[in-house]
Amino acid sequence: MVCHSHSAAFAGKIAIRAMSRSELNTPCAHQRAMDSAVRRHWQPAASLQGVMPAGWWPWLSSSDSLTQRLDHAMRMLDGQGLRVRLLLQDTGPARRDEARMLGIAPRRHVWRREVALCHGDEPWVIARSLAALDLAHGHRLSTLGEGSLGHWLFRQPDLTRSAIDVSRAPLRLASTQPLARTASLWMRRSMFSHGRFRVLVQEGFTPRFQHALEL
Ligand SMILES: C=C(O[C@@H]1C=C(C(=O)O)C=C[C@H]1O)C(=O)O
Repeated sequence: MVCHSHSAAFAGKIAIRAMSRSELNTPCAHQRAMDSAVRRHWQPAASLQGVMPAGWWPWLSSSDSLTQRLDHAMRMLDGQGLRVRLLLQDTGPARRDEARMLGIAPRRHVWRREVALCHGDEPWVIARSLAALDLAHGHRLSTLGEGSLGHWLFRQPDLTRSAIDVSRAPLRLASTQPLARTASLWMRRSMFSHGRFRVLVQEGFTPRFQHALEL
């Protein structure tokens, strides 16, 4: 494994626990400590520039449409575009951190949508999006099916997007479909607003994605 030291860029941004002498002597101990510090917490993407591997940076920090970026990268590989696989679309409980982001009580039921963004059969990104029920129904999002939520969102002229947070924790999906068990290496979250409608979009980038783009 190649080990780069990012200690200068990292300093002051994330608290690293004190490392013992034996840990410091193992190869890449510093890198591992940084990785685990990033893993435990959501971090603003902007604070991780120069810390995360360079190839990942545009994918995790860009605020334009991920659907479009992925579709473009897939077509460059073999001419085959992105396919949205719908894994779940229902109403169900939001998790505690999700409810906080949406400004609703914990465990309140919300509109939930989970998808895999695939190249052929290979999931590059898995995603879980949530919106408060009263507002979601007004927008008839249940008719989206295997159309892209991003495609719909980025057509809204008043669309705004919050800052993007990044974490190394894997994105957990509620769907019981086999594709929903796909592991993810990095995830990010951000809130889109269009009028009073707000949707929390969380995206997990998979080992397939890393392999295909040689990141
Ligand atoms: C938010 C976007 O939409 C993408 C499309 C999704 C869907 O169809 O459910 C989910 C997550 C996103 O990656 C985007 O393109 O940026």
